[in-house]
Amino acid sequence: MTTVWVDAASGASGDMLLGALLGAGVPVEVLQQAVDAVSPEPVTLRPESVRRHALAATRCHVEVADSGRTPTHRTWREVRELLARAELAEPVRDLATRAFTRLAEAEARVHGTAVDDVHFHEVGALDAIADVVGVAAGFVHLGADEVVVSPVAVGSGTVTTSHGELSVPPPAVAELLRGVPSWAGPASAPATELCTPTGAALLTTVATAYGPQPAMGVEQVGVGAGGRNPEGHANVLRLFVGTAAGASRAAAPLVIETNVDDLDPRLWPQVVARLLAAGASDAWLTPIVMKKGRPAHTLHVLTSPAHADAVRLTVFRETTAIGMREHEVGKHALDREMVAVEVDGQPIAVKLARHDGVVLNAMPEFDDVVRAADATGRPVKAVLADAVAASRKYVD
Ligand SMILES: O=C([S-])c1cc(C(=O)S)c[n+]([C@@H]2O[C@H](COP(=O)(O)O)[C@@H](O)[C@H]2O)c1
Ligand code: NI
Repeated sequence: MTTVWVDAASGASGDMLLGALLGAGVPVEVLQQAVDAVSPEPVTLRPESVRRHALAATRCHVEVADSGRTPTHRTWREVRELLARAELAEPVRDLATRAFTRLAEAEARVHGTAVDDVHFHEVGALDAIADVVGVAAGFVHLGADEVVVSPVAVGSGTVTTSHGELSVPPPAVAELLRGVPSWAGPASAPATELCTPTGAALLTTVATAYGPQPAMGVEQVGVGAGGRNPEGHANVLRLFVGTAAGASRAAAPLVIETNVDDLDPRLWPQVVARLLAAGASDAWLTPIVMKKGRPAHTLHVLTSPAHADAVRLTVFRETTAIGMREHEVGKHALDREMVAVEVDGQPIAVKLARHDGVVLNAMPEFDDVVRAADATGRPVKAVLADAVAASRKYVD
C-alpha cells in the first residue's frame, strides 16, 4: 500500500506541490501531458534545481506564454468545461475537478457570489489550471492509497492581493482549511502568506487523513521549492512516498446522524448545502416523530474520515444539535466521468456512471439545465428533456 506524507510545516502552494512531486520522481512529462490536455494556451512546466535556505529543492516554474491580449476572465464554469472535455485519465480529471470545485466554492462563499460566476484572471486561470491538473496527475501517478497531511503552516502578517491587503490567512485559505489542523508556522518563517488558496484546495482534496508522519517505509522524499527564498527559513514543502508499515487499512466512510426537533425548518436547505461545502459526500433528512410526539428530523451525513471533523463542526454550528452519533459504513460506487453536451448552444455538463467500463447512467447536471433554460427563456422541463436526449448517445 503506497502511503504519502505531506510535510506542509512551511506552507503549501500549487508550484511547491509540483516541485515536490518532481523531486519524488514523478516524470515532468506526466505532469506536462495532463496540463497540455486541459490548458487552452501553451503552459510549460520547467523544473529547476534550487536551494532554499540550506536545502536543495526542486522548483517547478509554470510558464504561461504571453498571449499579447488584454487579460480576460475565465469563470469556474468555463474551467469546469475545459476539464470535462479534456483527454485526461479519469482519476486525474476527477481529482482535478474536485480540487477546483473546492477552490471555486471557497471563493464564492467568501465573496458572497454564485459559484459558477467565480472568475480568475486570464494568467491566474492558466496558472491555477496547470497547478491543479499537474498536481492531480502527479498524485495519480504515485498511486497513493493514503495521503496524510501534516498541520498546515498558513503564515502571518498580511499579503497583497487583487482584493488589496489581506490578513493572513487570506479568506479563501481560512475557508478551505476549516476543520483541518493549521497554524501560523515556524518562528523562523517570514510574516507573510505561506499557504495559498490553490495549495489549500489541493492539500484538502488529496488528504485522506491529517497528522504527523505515519509508520511507513520511506522510499522517496521530494522537496518542492516556493518562489521566495527568505533568510533563515527553508521555504519548501516535502513529500514522503513509501509503503505503509503494518496492516493499516484505508479508513471507512462514516455516517453521522442527529435528531433535531427545535430548528427553524427554513434553515434545513442551507444546513445541507453547508455540509456538502464542508466536504460531506452526501447529506439528507428524514422526518421522524420524537419523544412527547414532537415532529422532528434526523439529519444524516455521509463523509470520509478526512472530512469528518469539518462535518461535525458544521452540524454543531449550523443546527441546534448538541450531540451526534456515528458509525462506519461500507460503500460501493460506480466510476464517474464528466462530459458535456450542448442544448441551444448552451453547454450542459453530464455525469456518466460506469460499471466495468460500461456506461449505465448519463445524467445532465440540473444546475446547468436551469442556467441554460434561463439563458434561452425556454421551460426548464423542455431543456431537461433535450439534455437527457443529447446524453443518451453516451449510454452503452
Ligand atoms: O483573486 C482572488 S479572488 C484571490 C482571493 C483570495 C482570497 O483569499 S479570497 C486570495 N488571493 C491571493 O492570490 C494569490 C494567488 O493565490 P493562488 O492560490 O492562485 O496561488 C495569493 O496570494 C492569494 O492569497 C486571490
Ligand atoms: Ni478571492
